[in-house]
Amino acid sequence: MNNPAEELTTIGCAIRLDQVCLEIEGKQVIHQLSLDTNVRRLGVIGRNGSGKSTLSRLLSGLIDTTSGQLEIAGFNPFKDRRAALREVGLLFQNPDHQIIFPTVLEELTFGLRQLGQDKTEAKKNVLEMLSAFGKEHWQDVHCSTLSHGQKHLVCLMSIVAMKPNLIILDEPFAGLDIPTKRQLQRYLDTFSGSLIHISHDPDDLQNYDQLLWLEAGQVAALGDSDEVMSRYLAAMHELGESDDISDLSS
Ligand SMILES: Nc1ncnc2c1ncn2[C@@H]1O[C@H](COP(=O)(O)OP(=O)(O)OP(=O)(O)O)[C@@H](O)[C@H]1O
Repeated sequence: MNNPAEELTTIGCAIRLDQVCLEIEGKQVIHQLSLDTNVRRLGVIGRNGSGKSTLSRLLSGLIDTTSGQLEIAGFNPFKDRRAALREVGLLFQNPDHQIIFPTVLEELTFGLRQLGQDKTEAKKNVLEMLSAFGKEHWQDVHCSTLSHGQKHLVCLMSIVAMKPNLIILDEPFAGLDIPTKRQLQRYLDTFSGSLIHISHDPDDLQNYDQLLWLEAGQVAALGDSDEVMSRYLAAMHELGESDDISDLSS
């Protein structure tokens, strides 16, 4: 039996999906999606509604497939919740869907307590994390008083504090100002684990090992970053010349 942590840190994140389907309220959101990839930096691109956020929820084990097989580093994240909690961190697109505690300290402490750290150890680690981002003064701040971008940063810090081997980022820079974005980008560049990064901004995914292009819940392309990005941008610019956006309502 493979040790999931070892497999993730040494050779990147092994992701295997075989004929995965997901139906929500009678609609096929993910359709016979098959993938086999194992890289440390995977970018995910695709149009609005193509299934990127849904895929991130499947990969982090928040939802189950309707059919098909899904494995991350040898385990199924929906069935093995303990492994998923330890190994995979998901940054939601909307921080209001992620934050559940009143203060920043409580929010960051929760994940560490879930991992089994006692109160003192968890608090020490949270304060170190806040200090690493120059936000020590945030510990008693009420999350509801923070701006959208500041909440996003709280969510990212709470994931990073848990030291997962894989972080899935769903539009992590949305709403962040330039210095904060650069700070996060620098941190992510040095992150030794694997990243799956969903973004609409090509600049965010420069130097990524591979890109996955999703289209209507299926793989449109998976491969070399530069090659997939240039095909994607050409297709999107061509579509952008058309005034017909009726497919967005599908
Ligand atoms: N809970 C839900 N109930 C009904 N439909 C859903 C639900 N979640 C997702 N969908 C549908 O699944 C499709 C894919 O949505 P998803 O959020 O994964 O797209 P996305 O690629 O992340 O889009 P965006 O780039 O706009 O964030 C959309 O058509 C969406 O309406």
